[in-house]
Amino acid sequence: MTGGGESVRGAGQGPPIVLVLGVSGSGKTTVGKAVAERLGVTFVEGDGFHSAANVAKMTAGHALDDADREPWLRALADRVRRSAEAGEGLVLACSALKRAYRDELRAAAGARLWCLYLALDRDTARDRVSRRTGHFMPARLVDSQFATLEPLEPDEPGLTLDATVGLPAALARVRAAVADFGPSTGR
Ligand SMILES: Nc1ncnc2c1ncn2[C@@H]1O[C@H](COP(=O)(O)OP(=O)(O)O)[C@@H](O)[C@H]1O
Ligand SMILES: O=C(O)[C@H](O)[C@@H](O)[C@H](O)[C@H](O)COP(=O)(O)O
Repeated sequence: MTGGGESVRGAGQGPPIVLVLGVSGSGKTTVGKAVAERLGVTFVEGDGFHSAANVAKMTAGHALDDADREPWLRALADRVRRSAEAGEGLVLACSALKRAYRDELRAAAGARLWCLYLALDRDTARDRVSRRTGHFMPARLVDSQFATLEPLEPDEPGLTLDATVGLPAALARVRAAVADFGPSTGR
């Protein structure tokens, strides 16, 4: 797959700050948790940083706009900055659909942000979201996610991964990218 093409090592010194991004249903939570475990770093679920108003809006079937996302991204940037300043690793699952959103998180992480973009087709995303239980996101918002999506660009350090490959293959691809990491992450 295409992507930033740099290994995690290329993202800078210290444990990685990994942003797992993509549309709803792409597997950010599923893959992100496994990657965090593999790296031995904290997993943070971006959905947990949405305001009650944002969650209510999405639950009611209305897509968020830039203004809705602004305080959410600021809170996530603060969280990322805290880990970067402490020299800690982190895996953040966050849709980060637009380049500008990723730029904000990247600025907070310094050189250490590495993006794992889970690329998924619309039908599979819709199917996964409609089958998922215990989550506020309705499947009818999947189209708006694709309308907003700006895929990972070549100058963004990271990897674009086919989100349908399954967890073992996904982890193998990430493992290849993080293979050169130091002892604290090299399990
Ligand atoms: N590689 C995969 N193959 C099949 N189903 C998957 C895969 N990754 C995730 N899923 C399922 O798709 C749904 C959405 O996954 P989730 O991790 O919640 O995505 P996101 O956090 O991006 O919305 C969940 O029900 C999950 O079990
Ligand atoms: O910016 C947004 O529009 C939301 O953050 C959205 O992208 C996100 O996908 C939902 O919060 C659902 O959460 P999941 O992506 O975990 O399904």
